[in-house]
Amino acid sequence: MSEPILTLRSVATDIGRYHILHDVSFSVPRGEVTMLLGRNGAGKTTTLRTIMGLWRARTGQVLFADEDIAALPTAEISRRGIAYVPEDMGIFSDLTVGENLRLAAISGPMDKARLAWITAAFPPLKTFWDSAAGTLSGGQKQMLSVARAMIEERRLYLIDEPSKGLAPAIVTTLARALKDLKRAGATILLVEQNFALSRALGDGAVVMEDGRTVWSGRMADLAADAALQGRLLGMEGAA
Ligand SMILES: Nc1ncnc2c1ncn2[C@@H]1O[C@H](COP(=O)(O)OP(=O)(O)OP(=O)(O)O)[C@@H](O)[C@H]1O
Repeated sequence: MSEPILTLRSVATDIGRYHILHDVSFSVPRGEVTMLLGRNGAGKTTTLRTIMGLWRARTGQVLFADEDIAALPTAEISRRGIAYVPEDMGIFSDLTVGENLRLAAISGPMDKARLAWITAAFPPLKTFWDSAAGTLSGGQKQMLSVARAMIEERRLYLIDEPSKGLAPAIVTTLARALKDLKRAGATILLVEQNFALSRALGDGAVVMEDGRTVWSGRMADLAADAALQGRLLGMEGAA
């Protein structure tokens, strides 16, 4: 396992007057895909939003490449090289597919080779290049949202449940693109409820329960241990 690019240490986050994250500690090694798992409401989305500075950690540290980013504005955190694909996809419905991608390339014009790689991974984006993003199907919007994060090389990609509500064929396309991104050496922290997809993509895994990290280890070990999955994720016979 390589050295971590991101480390959370005893992070606690409140939303309004609710204590949502109580004690979140884990690391994301460089060049690996780390799965962030846990039952509904465990605090996975809140953890990603805390890393991005969209919610503020009340206590604890968020170390990115050895710098504590917990108090930085979101724009600064993004400039450090972290891409975020939120669960609600964060695309601009009134803009075309092409405009959505162009806007996501914050450091200048889109790199042609990278764009060709992305449209090969997600062919519908090429087909609907000039269409308003709001007219795309749910699966195509999800592809656009992941493509926006991939348009420039980032040091870390945070991706929240990309397969949610998608038909199996679209999940397969998405899985292929994420595998491509992984093969290119990307570091990814991925929230995913689809265990087959988690098993296929994950190197490491972190499990949350009730605002706490309760287990972390290798994804292969979790995938091979049905009893552990049952205990941590409430899954039965999933090995
Ligand atoms: N804006 C908010 N105001 C109040 N409570 C919130 C808010 N957002 C999230 N919560 C609560 O925080 C807890 C953690 O939510 P979070 O979305 O982080 O969980 P999750 O593990 O991502 O779950 P899911 O898989 O259902 O998205 C839940 O109890 C949720 O109801």
